[in-house]
Amino acid sequence: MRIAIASDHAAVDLKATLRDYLIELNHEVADLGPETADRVDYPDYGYLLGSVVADGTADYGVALCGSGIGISMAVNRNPACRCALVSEPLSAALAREHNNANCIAMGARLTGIDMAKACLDAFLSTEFGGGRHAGRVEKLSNPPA
Ligand SMILES: O=C(CO)[C@H](O)[C@H](O)[C@H](O)COP(=O)(O)O
Repeated sequence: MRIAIASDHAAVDLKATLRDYLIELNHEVADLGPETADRVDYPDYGYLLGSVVADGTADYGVALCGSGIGISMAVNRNPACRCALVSEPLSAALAREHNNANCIAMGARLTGIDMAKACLDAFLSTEFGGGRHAGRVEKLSNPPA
């Protein structure tokens, strides 16, 4: 799969670890930055990640910041993105099965490397369930005015 990954300064190390892990798993990975731990603003990287998922350049996005909260909010500002903030694998799987999430967010200051990898594994190995979930996900693309 084509997977884009982005973070802020708080998650640059976790980003590098997960990027290398995804490459090991033979995914095509685009690292959108940042490259260093110099302080940056998570909205800039969340918006960038959202744009490459929305335009189809990436199948999935991985969004990381200190808590995962700020960058997940930024990604979800893009109406084409359904970004799930998770900290354990069951939520990661449910985000795919029930919500057809196309982005996963995690917090580097809260979630360890092994748990983050387990969340990624669950996310990437779970298909959208469709059925009763399809209409609900469709409604997410059509909020009331
Ligand atoms: O958005 C966040 C909080 O919801 C992230 O944890 C950020 O990484 C965090 O705010 C960055 O904080 P810092 O004190 O500037 O490193």
